[in-house]
Amino acid sequence: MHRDITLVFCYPDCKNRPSEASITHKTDENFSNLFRHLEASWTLFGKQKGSLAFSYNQRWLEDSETPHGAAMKDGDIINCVEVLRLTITHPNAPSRIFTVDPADVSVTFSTLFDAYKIASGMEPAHLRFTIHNMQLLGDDRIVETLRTLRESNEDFVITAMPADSRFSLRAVAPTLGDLYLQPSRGTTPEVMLRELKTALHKMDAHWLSKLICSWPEPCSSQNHGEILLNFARYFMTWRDDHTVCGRRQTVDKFIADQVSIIHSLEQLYNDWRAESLAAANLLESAQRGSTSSLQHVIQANAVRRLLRDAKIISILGRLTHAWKTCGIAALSSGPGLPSDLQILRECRDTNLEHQTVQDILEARNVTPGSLEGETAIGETCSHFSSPVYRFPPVDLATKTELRPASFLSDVRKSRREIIQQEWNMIAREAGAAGIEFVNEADDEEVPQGIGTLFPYVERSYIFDVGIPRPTASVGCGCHRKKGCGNVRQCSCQSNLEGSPAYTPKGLFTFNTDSEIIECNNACECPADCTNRVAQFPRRLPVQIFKTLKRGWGVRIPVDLVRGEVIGLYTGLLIRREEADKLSGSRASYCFDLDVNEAPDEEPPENAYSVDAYGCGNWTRFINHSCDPNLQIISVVYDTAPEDNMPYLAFVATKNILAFTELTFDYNPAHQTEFQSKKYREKAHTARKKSKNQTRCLCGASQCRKWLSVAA
Ligand SMILES: C[S@@+](CC[C@H](N)C(=O)[O-])C[C@H]1O[C@@H](n2cnc3c(N)ncnc32)[C@H](O)[C@@H]1O
Repeated sequence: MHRDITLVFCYPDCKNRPSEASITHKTDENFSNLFRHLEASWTLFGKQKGSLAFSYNQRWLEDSETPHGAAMKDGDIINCVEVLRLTITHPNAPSRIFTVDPADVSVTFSTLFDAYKIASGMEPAHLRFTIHNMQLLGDDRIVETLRTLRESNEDFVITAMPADSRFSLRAVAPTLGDLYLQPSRGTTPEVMLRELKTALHKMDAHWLSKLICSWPEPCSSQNHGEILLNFARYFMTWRDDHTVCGRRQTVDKFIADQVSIIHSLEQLYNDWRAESLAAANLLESAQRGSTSSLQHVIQANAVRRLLRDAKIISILGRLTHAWKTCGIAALSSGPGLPSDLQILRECRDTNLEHQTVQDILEARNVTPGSLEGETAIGETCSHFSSPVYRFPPVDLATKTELRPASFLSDVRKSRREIIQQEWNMIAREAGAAGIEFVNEADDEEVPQGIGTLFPYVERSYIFDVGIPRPTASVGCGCHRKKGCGNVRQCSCQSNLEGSPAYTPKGLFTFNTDSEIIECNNACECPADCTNRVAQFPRRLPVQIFKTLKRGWGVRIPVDLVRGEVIGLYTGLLIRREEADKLSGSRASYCFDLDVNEAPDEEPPENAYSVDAYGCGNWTRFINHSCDPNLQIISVVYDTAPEDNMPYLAFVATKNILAFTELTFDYNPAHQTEFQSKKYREKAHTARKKSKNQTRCLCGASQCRKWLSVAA
C-alpha cells in the first residue's frame, strides 16, 4: 500500500529538521526503493549543504508551522525549507509532495520525477510547481526547468509567490500565458505594482498573455484608483512589449528573427546579383568579341537569365526594403525594447548596412554618446500605447503580403531545380517534352560541369567560329497523291535500296545503314509525309539519372517500341582537326560526322565533329553498353548532304521497358567501312592505356572493355 510521502531537503541548520529516527521507518517496499534512489541522487549532487529527511505520516508535518503560524497541511510551505515545492500526482496514485533545494533544481526535478516513477510504477499525470520566492523567476536555471516542464506536461501549473506571500502569480497550462494575480489580504496596489515590476522584469515571461487580477478587499490606499490605473497601464505596456508585431514573442526573439530574415534576403539578393553580373559580363564580352554561334547561344541564355534576374532582384530588393522598414519602425517605437547597444551589436553582427543602424538610432532618438549602458525597462514603460506592427509587410505596389518564407522557398531553388527549369524552358521552346534530373544514388545535385552557363540545345548544332553555314537542302517534288511512300520515286530517298527508312507509324525499319535524307521544307510533299521523323521535336520525356557505377545516364519513364526515334545528339560543331586535338574525358563527348570518309585516308576539308562537352543536350549522358538498346542513324533534313553535317539520331533497337537505362555501343563491331558516325570515346578491349581509364561497367557478360573516366 502506498502512503503519502513528503521529502524535504533541509539546510543543516534548519530547526524543523526531522529526527534521524524517522528515517528508520521504512514500512513499505516502494518507499524504501524511492528512498534508496533519492539517497543515491543526493550523493550525486555532491552538495554538502543539504541533507535528506523524510516522513511518511502526517505527524512531522503537523508539528511544523507555516509562516503564518497555522498548523501545516499537505501542500503548505515549510518555514525553514528554502523555496520550492513540487507536487506530483497521478489519478490512480496518492499525491506526492517534494520540497527541494532550488540550487539543485533541475537535477532534483528529474531525479524526483524518476524516483516517483520507480516508486509508484506510474507516470506522473499532474505536476504542480510552486515557487515561494519570486526572485527565483529571474534564475535562468529555474526558468529553463520550468520551460522544459511546461513543454513536457500538458497539465502544468506554475504558482509563483513572492517571498512575503502577499500575492501569487499563477500561470496555467495549457493556455500557458494567463497570469492570475492573487493578492493576499493587506496587499496594497503600490506593493503589487512594485513587486510585479520586479517580477516581470526578472521573468522571461514571453508566454504571458493575460493578467487577471482579483482583489481580495477594498484597497486602503487613498489614490488607489490612480495606482490601479498605473498598474494596468504598466501591465499593458509590458504586455505590448511582448506582443511584438502581432505575435507573442520576446523582443529579443523578434529582433533575432528580423535580423535573420533580412540577412537571408540580403544574402540571396547579393547572390542573385553576383550571378546576374557574371551573365552580364559574359554577354558583354560576347558582344565585343567575334561571335560564334556558341556565343550567340550563351548570349541568348544570358539575356534570358538577366531578364529573369532583373525581376527577381527587384522583388528581392522591395522585399528586403519593406521588411527592413517595417522591422525598424517596430523596433524604434516600442517601449521597453532591448537596448540600442544590443540593436547595434545585432546589426553589426549581421552586416546590416550602416544606414540601417543609423535609421534605428535616429528613430529612437539616441545619441551615440549614450550607448554605454543598457536601457532599463522601467525607463521606457511610459509609452504604453505602442503601435503593433503586423507582419508580413505589404508590398504597396501590388498590395500583396510579402512573405519571405514562401518567397524564399520559391526563389532559393536548388541548383538542380534551377538547371532543370532552364533546360525545360529551352526544350519547350524547341517543342520537345520535359527533362528531369533524378538522383537516388547519392547527393550530387547535377552532373559535374553542368552549370547555369552550360548552353542547352535541344535539336540543333551550335557552329564554332569559322564553320561555314550549311547550304540549303534540296527537296523532292512528290505530291500528296503519289506521296513519298514510293522510295524509288522520291528523290530524297534515292540512296535507299527499295525500302523506306521509316514505317508509316514513324518507326525506323532497320533496312538501311545509309544516311537518311528526310523530306523537308524544300519538298513539295505534305508535312505528314512518312519520310519525316527525326526532324520533329522529341515527344518522350527523359530522365537524366545517377547510375550506381557509370556516372549519370539516361532513361525514359514510358515503354518504348523498337524503331522509335528518340532524339538527336547535339553540341558544338567543330572542325575535325579541332576534335583531333581533344583528349581524355574532354574527348569522351565527341562524335565524328564522317559520312563520306574512307578509312586510312586524310579526312576531307569539310570533316566535322560534334562536341557535347561544353554544350549539348540530354543525349550526352547516354552511357555505353556492350549489349545496347539504342543505335545511331545519320539523318539530313535541313542541310545539303554534301555539307557533311548530318544529325545523329538515337533509335531503340528493341522494345524497352519504362525506366530502363538507355545505352548504345560506343564502338560497334558492325560499323560499315563508310561509317556515318564515329564516337570518339571508344569502349576498347585493348589493355588499359592510362590511369584515366575505367573498366566498362555495362554489366554484359564477358565484357572486358575500357572507357575513359568521364569529366
Ligand atoms: C558520354 S559520357 C556518358 C555520361 C557520363 N556517364 C556522365 O556522367 O557524364 C561517357 C563517359 O561515361 C562513362 N561511361 C559510359 N558508359 C560506361 C560504362 N559502360 N562503364 C563505365 N563507364 C561508362 C565513361 O567514363 C565515359 O567516358
